[in-house]
Amino acid sequence: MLLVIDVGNTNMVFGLFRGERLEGSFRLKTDANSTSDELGLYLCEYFQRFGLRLDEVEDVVIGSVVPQIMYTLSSAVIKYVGKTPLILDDDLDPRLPYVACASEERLGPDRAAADVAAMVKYGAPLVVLDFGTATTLDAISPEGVYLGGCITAGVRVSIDGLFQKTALLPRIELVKPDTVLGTTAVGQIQAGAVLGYIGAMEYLIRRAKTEMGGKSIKVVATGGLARMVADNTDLIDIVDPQLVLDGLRIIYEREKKS
Ligand SMILES: Nc1ncnc2c1ncn2[C@@H]1O[C@H](COP(=O)(O)OP(=O)(O)OP(=O)(O)O)[C@@H](O)[C@H]1O
Ligand SMILES: CC(C)(CO)[C@@H](O)C(=O)NCCC(=O)O
Ligand SMILES: [K+]
Repeated sequence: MLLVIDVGNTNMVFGLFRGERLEGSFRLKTDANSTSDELGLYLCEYFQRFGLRLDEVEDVVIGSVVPQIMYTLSSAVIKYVGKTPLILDDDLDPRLPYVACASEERLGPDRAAADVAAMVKYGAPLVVLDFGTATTLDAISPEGVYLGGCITAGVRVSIDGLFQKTALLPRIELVKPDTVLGTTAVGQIQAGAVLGYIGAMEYLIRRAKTEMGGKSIKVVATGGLARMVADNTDLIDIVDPQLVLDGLRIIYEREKKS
């Protein structure tokens, strides 16, 4: 079995693969104050509960966008799984070629993993969206080259920002209202945040496709709000909740074969 861990800014997702099959997954808060024993014990409990054995784990792959938790998480994996984790970008190369550009900066490993998985599972050219703490959009050429993309705040982040910076506005649930014209503060924020977000996504997808120039570009979305956005627009073709986990697995398998 392969254990992959997608460390996001809000949550860590642990995924267990037997071959290509995702046998199970669970989420823990990304909390830099956790101890390695806390993380390790959650891991043990999960395995026990689902009748899985930690000694069946052959390797552990981590893709992280939160450097502050890596020492603790790696220590937990070493102590409780008995394996030294392979870290995406340090030990494993996502092998995602870039369009020629001046910057040496590279994509966050979560995005690289999602992009690689989307190419393998659905074929380029692609637009890949990830609706996590941040929302990201990536464009992949027909040849599988990363062309560029954009980053914006996730809906939760922007709503929480609004709540924190205003005296009278309430913190709201993310529910999609039927109309833009709300009659309560809650309804109006939902209209602005949720419908506005869907509109923004449609604009970004359309423009990305135009800038890419080609035809038959598939649009794949992952992350917490992918379903909700996809249900309210025709511009998203595929929703795949396990894109990042699959990407971590695929990158690991490629490296192992070579
Ligand atoms: N059914 C839902 N209704 C409302 N909000 C949701 C729902 N499901 C997920 N979300 C929100 O969507 C956002 C993205 O979720 P997702 O699980 O992809 O990312 P995350 O784990 O929070 O972020 P990261 O991967 O950056 O840590 C979160 O802020 C979450 O609160
Ligand atoms: C953009 C986020 C926060 C999305 O999770 C993450 O991928 C990240 O921190 N990336 C670093 C820079 C980049 O992806 O371009
Ligand atoms: K994520």
